[in-house]
Amino acid sequence: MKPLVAGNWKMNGVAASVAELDAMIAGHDAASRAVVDLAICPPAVLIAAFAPRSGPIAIGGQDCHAKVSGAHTGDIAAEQLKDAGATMVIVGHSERRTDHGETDEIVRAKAEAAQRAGLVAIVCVGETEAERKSGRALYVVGTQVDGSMPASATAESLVVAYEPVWAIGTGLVPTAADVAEVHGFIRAKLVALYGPVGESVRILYGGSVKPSNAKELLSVKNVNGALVGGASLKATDFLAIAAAYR
Ligand SMILES: O=C[C@H](O)COP(=O)(O)O
Repeated sequence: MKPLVAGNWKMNGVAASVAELDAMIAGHDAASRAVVDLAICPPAVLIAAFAPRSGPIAIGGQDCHAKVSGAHTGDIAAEQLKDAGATMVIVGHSERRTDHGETDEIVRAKAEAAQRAGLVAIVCVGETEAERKSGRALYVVGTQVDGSMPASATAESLVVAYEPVWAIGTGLVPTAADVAEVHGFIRAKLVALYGPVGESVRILYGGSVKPSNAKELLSVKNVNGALVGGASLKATDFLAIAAAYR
């Protein structure tokens, strides 16, 4: 399967940040496109401006509502993201789960809404530092996978991102052995949920991925790409991470 390196810009970027997208497009040349898929998930207000020029780089949203339309002030439907030019959307990021009280049930509804709209759902799971330290990482991730995944999936409609909360924006990363353990665990869960399709769903690692650690993290078994936060804001860093696949 072709890996995916997706950048989550979070609440960063303005219209002028299109210069970084342009540099990413220029750097994602034929040799790069042959070995890795790239995506950028900018703030929703930039999607319509970014999508028409993004060429080989997919554009995604960072969240969507579970409903198609209605009285939900400030929310954005998956169909609206699609209409603006997005082809994927992140759901269940730990910052959404924490800041907006999103439960597994809500995340699952959002993932299914994304699929119905024709978007790839990137569903995030991951344990907190306290949960890891108390030996409950696999239990927590397993519970999130069981509760957050959509009812059905294909290799094209679902991506899972394992993001240990304690590794996000901290510079801390799990050991390769710990990443392998969790990704292998998620893989087994996906196969149990979806049958053979579960083997072909991409599982991304996210949390302090940088050019300096990308090669080691991305070469771990069952790591099929990365969800990159801070290091996706600069084209040089983002392309250097993608270059781990060259
Ligand atoms: O969605 C991306 C992740 O939260 C990772 O963020 P980070 O690369 O800044 O640690």
